[in-house]
Amino acid sequence: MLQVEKTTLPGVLLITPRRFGDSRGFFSESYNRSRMAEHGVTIDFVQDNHSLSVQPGTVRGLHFQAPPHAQDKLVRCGRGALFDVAVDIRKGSPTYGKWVGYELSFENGRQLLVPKGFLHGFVTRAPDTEIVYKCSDYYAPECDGAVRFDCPQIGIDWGFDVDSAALSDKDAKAPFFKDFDSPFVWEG
Ligand SMILES: Cc1cn([C@H]2C[C@H](O)[C@@H](COP(=O)(O)OP(=O)(O)O[C@H]3O[C@H](C)C(=O)[C@H](O)[C@H]3O)O2)c(=O)[nH]c1=O
Repeated sequence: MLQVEKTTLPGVLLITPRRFGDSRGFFSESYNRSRMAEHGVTIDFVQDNHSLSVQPGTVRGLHFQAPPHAQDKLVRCGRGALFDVAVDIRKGSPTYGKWVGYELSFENGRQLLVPKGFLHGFVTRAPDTEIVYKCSDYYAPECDGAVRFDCPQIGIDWGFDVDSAALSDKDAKAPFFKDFDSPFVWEG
């Protein structure tokens, strides 16, 4: 019912729920707490987010919420396609500053679990792309933080011309990683 794959960043998981196809289309349990618990994921999500990005090449991120309102996120693509990225920003982590990225799309039905202590961001790869994601804490703008998506210090291969990115003012003004003091500490 659920395929769960580890990534090179411990804690970041690639999750693919089973789809039951028939002549009408398909059915899938996009989230099942008990099934996730069978794979060791026992996060209580409290808020669902949904955004639409009309232009391909729209970038949202790299974002985080700082403690005490840090968020785990379970991300999926409801329509279109996107390249979803997580970056480890836990000071002292063996994978500090390292990133992973995966294409999430309506077609592949894949989801990415992005734990607390990681930046999250994506670039859309199709028009009218919708992202839907569960968060383990509520929105806390006073804890909101961001890092430039195209930091050379992180070196994410976004797979497109980053100079053409559609960005919010907030994301355009975000600090580079070298100027960033992470509020997260690796707990081993
Ligand atoms: C995140 C959030 C935003 N808002 C309001 C605040 C703004 O007036 C408006 C747009 O917010 P923002 O420009 O921060 O939205 P995104 O650029 O899509 O940010 C999100 O995208 C990246 C990829 C993430 O992982 C985060 O969830 C989040 O930072 O929605 C809310 O009311 N509640 C919320 O939880």
